[in-house]
Amino acid sequence: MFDKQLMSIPGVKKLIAKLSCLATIQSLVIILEAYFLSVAVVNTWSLKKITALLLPMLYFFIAFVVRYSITRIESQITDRFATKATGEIKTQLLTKEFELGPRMISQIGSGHLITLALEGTDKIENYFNLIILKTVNMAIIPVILLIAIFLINFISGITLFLVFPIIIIFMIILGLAAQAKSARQYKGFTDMSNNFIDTMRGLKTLKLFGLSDKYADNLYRVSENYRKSTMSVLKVALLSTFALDFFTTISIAIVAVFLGVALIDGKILLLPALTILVLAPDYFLPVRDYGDDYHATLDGKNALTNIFEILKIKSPTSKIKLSDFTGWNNTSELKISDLNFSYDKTSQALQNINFNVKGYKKIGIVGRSGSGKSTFLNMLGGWLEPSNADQLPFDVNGKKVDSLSQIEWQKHISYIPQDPYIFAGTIAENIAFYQPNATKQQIKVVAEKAGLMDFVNDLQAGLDTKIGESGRGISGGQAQRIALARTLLDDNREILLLDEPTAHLDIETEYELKQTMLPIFRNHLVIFATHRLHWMQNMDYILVMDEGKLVEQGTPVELINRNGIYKELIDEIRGANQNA
Ligand SMILES: Nc1ncnc2c1ncn2[C@@H]1O[C@H](COP(=O)(O)OP(=O)(O)OP(=O)(O)O)[C@@H](O)[C@H]1O
Repeated sequence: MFDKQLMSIPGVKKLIAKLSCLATIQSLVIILEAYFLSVAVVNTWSLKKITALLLPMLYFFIAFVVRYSITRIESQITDRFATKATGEIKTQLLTKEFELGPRMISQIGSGHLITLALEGTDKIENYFNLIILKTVNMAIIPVILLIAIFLINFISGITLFLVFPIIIIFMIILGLAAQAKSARQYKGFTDMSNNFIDTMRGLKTLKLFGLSDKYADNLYRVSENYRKSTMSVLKVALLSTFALDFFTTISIAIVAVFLGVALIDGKILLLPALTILVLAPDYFLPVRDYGDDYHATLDGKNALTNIFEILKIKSPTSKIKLSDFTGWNNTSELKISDLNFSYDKTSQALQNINFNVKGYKKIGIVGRSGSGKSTFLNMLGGWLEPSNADQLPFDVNGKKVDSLSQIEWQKHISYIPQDPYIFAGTIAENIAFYQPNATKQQIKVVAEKAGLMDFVNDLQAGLDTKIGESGRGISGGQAQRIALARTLLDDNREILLLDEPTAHLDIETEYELKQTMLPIFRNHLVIFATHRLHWMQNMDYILVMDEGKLVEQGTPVELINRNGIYKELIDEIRGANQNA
């Protein structure tokens, strides 16, 4: 029943050792508490002097305080562990997402990933908080109490001992049923978040084609599935709580009957009988506690399993490390020689790419749809490995490497896609997504640079305005500005990769955004893939791609004068504009 994946979390063994010591002390304190309470009751029953009552009551009170202090210490230690471990898992997940890159993220589902990183980690924290402590208590406290009960009265010990496995078997059966239902519920949740995000993203298009009603039905169906699976998990949870309560109450009643009969027959004295009766509910308490919270933690367990599955996906790697690379500056140089890449055996997405760049240059990538622009950007971001890695196609500052899939390179990269992801939260939280420890002042400075403050100043709650799902809607241009602010928050990201960041924007918004972006480009190496060719006037150098090949490269003027494919692309766009 104990989740084995928990054991792989750093620090968990130490936590279990600490909690086991505390649970042992707690068990002894529970025994003392029951004993002194019974002594006080027996003394009262025997009409002894009030002084004979005071001392046992004082000891009982001390035991009571120690017991609840231990409970407090236990939850503090567990809480600290849960916060730390969840923070580490979240960092690992974000690092993994960056290593895997945009291509894998869209395969896994960005909605699913964001839900995991935000809500999933909250659920995991709750899971860590409850399950480890409760499992340790369940494994230790009943055993020690049972030994004490056996020593006091053998028959009571046997009765309680026999009931325990029955409860555990019931818990396992109901737990397995709940787990299967909870896995279905979690899948429903994932489907719902991915569906919701995809529908929201495509809402404009769906409206244009009159398909929004059909998709509304689709969303309704997915949400209904989620509701139904949640209800069936709740049913099992209620059934299991009922079963636990029923069995434990019956067992305590049986023990009480045995003790009563033994008392009448004079086979046991009142003090031991009462001590056992007081101990019996505490004997069952850890297992009831575990059972009560088990269902509440199942979604945390599912989220953890999901995150571990993602963490297990192999990231692209490099054999030769750029250990001396400390960031891109005005003298840095990247040389690419005969770079090849294919997604599958049938076609080559990149073929013999040769290209050099030095310093803070602005490089435009143009080409028809499917020509390989995004693939090339993914390669530069280190999210793909070259097919000919053994030929060391990259040379960074004079060091030849097999691939750019390495942290030393990637931590200097910012990537802005067509649709930056905006999640439900404040504007400030959205900006600080990759830098959760950023101060309000830092966020404000980057928001200013990204041109967000005009919009933010008009909002009553300013940067604390909620956006995304169930918050205020924002425009495509504002979403891009938030993405820009995100990249600016980390000074070390001097390489900007942009994949058609303005593709969805109207011309006016694109123009305004351009005025903000161009100054930001100054101290960066910028690689900008786009179909909007007016950006090329602001680029230092242009790469023209066609069917995976780099067919032309040069300055904008050189390419215009060459009368080649670049000129053809410009003429096509002019023609299209005139015909429109
Ligand atoms: N994940 C993938 N698996 C298989 N083939 C892929 C994958 N992604 C892209 N391709 C193929 O690789 C080629 C280059 O695609 P890429 O997305 O790089 O082009 P692009 O120039 O960015 O296109 P667009 O301008 O439409 O975004 C295309 O033939 C495409 O079908």
